[in-house]
Amino acid sequence: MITIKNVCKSFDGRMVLKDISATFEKGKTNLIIGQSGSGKTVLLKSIVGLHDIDDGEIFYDETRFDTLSFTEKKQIRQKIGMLFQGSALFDSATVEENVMFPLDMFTEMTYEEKLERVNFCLKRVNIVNSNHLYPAEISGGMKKRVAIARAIALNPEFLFCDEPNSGLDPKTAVVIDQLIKEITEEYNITTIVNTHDMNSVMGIGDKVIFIHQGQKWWEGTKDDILDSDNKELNDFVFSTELTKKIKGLK
Ligand SMILES: Nc1ncnc2c1ncn2[C@@H]1O[C@H](COP(=O)(O)OP(=O)(O)OP(=O)(O)O)[C@@H](O)[C@H]1O
Repeated sequence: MITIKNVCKSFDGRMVLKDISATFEKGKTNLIIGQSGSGKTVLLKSIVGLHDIDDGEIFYDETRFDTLSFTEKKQIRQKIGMLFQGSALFDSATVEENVMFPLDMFTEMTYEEKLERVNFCLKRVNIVNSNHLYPAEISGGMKKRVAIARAIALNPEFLFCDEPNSGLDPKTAVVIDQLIKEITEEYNITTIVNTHDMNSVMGIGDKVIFIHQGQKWWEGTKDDILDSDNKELNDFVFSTELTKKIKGLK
C-alpha cells in the first residue's frame, strides 16, 4: 500500500499539487485521472521520488519515503517497477536484453538464472520466440508487453504505469489494461496507473482518483463514477456524445 498525506508541490512559486491525500491499495489497480495539465504526472513523479515535495508525507507500506536518504530511497526503488509512456525500451538492445536489464543492474544472479527469469516474464506477457528481436521489429502492443515484462522482472511490490495505452489501438489497449490488472492481482502489487483513457477507467479502475487543478477532487471506484453527480468529474469522464449516453446525460 502507498499512502500520501497532504502532499504539496510547486514550481517557481506556482502550486501544482495542492494538499493531496490518498491511499493506493495493494492488489488493486489504482488510477489517477484528470485533464491534461491537472498534475497527474507531477503526482506520480513525486510519489516515486523523482520530484522532491514541498510539504506532506509519502509512505510505502509503513516506511516514510520522502525523508529517506538517496541510498535508502534506492532500496525502496528496487521494489518498484515502472512502465513509462511510449514503452521506453532500449532501441539498440534485444527484447531479451531489455527485460534482463534490471536483473543486470540490481541482482547478482548468474546468466542462466537471469535468462530463466526473463523467459518466465516474457511468457507471462505472452511473448514467445522473440528474445532476439529488436524493438523496431515488433509492434506497439508487443513493445508494451515487453516493457511490462521488464517492469515485473524484479518481482516488484509497487508498479507505476504512466499512460500505458498511449499510441495503441483500442483493442490492444484493452489487452494491455487487462494484463496490468491480472499481474497486479496475481502478484498482489500496489499498482498506480496514470491515464486519460476512459476505457481504462471503466475497465480496470478498482480505485479512481480524479485530480482537478492540482487538487484531489473526487475518489471512488469505476462503478461509483456512473452514480456520481460531481460536475467536474462528469464533464471530464463523460465528455463525448457516446460516453454521455452511457451515463444518460444530455
Ligand atoms: N518540471 C517542471 N517545471 C515547471 N512546471 C512543471 C514541471 N513539470 C510539470 N509542470 C507543470 O505542472 C502542471 C501539471 O503538469 P503535469 O505534467 O503533472 O500534468 P498532467 O496532468 O500529467 O498532464 P498530461 O496528461 O498532459 O500529461 C502543468 O502546468 C505543468 O506545466
